[in-house]
Amino acid sequence: MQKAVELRHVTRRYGKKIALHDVSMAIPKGKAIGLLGENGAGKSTLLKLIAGIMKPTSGEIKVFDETPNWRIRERIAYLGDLSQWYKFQRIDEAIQYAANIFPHFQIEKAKEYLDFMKLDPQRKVEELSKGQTMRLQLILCLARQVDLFLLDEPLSGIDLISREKIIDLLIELLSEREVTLIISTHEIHEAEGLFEHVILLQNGKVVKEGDAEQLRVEVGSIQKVYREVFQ
Ligand SMILES: Nc1ncnc2c1ncn2[C@@H]1O[C@H](COP(=O)(O)OP(=O)(O)OP(=O)(O)O)[C@@H](O)[C@H]1O
Repeated sequence: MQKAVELRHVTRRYGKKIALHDVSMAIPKGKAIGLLGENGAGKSTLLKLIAGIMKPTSGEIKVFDETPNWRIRERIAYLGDLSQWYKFQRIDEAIQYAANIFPHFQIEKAKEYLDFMKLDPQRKVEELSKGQTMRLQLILCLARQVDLFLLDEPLSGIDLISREKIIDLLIELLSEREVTLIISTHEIHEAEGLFEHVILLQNGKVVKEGDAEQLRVEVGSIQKVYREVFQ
C-alpha cells in the first residue's frame, strides 16, 4: 500500500487533556478516507496535525514521507485555511485573493464550482449565511490542485441538495486525478458511498480501521460498523 500519511506513536495534549493517545497508523494514498467518531474523539486534532497547523506533543507524523513543512503544505489543502482572511471581500475578490496566495489555485475551476453551488460572485462574504460561507470555503479548498485534501466536516450545516452537490463534486475530483481525501463527518449515511477506507476514533485512539468495501461486505454498511463500535 502506498501511504499518504504515516503516524508513529502520536500523542497530542491540550494541557492535561489528551486529544490523541499513542496513535500509529498508515493512511493510504489516492483514496477517499472517512474519519469518523463521536464529538471530541480527536478528528479535528488529527487533521490539524496532518495539515502541519499543529505539532504532536510526542511521536512522529510523515506526510508524503516528510515531516510536514512549507513544501509539503503546498501539496495539502485544509478546509478552513482561509476562513479568517476574506470576510470583507466579495466572493469574486475572495477567489482572486486565494489565487494570489495559494500556488496551484485554479480560478476557472473555482468559478465553475461557484456556478454549480449557486453562489453569486458579486455577493459580499460577510453577508453570506453560515451554510453559504461553508460552501464558499469548500470551493476555495477544492479549487486547489493539490495531492491531499483535509476536509473537516464539509457537510456540516449545509442543506440537503447542497450536501448532495458537494458529494458529487468530491466524486468528480476523485475520478479526475489521483488525490487523497480525508473527510471527517457525522453525516455517515450520506457520505459513506464516497469512502474507500475508514478510520474510527474513540477517545483519541483508533478503534477500527480498514478498507470500506471489505467492511461493507462483512457488516453491511459503514453506518452499521459505526453503530457496532459506538453503541
Ligand atoms: N484548544 C483546545 N484546548 C483544550 N482542549 C481541546 C482543544 N481542542 C480540542 N480539545 C479537546 O480535545 C479533544 C478532541 O477534540 P477534537 O476537536 O479533535 O474532536 P473532534 O473529534 O473533532 O470532535 P467534534 O466531532 O465534536 O468536532 C476533545 O476532548 C476536546 O475537548
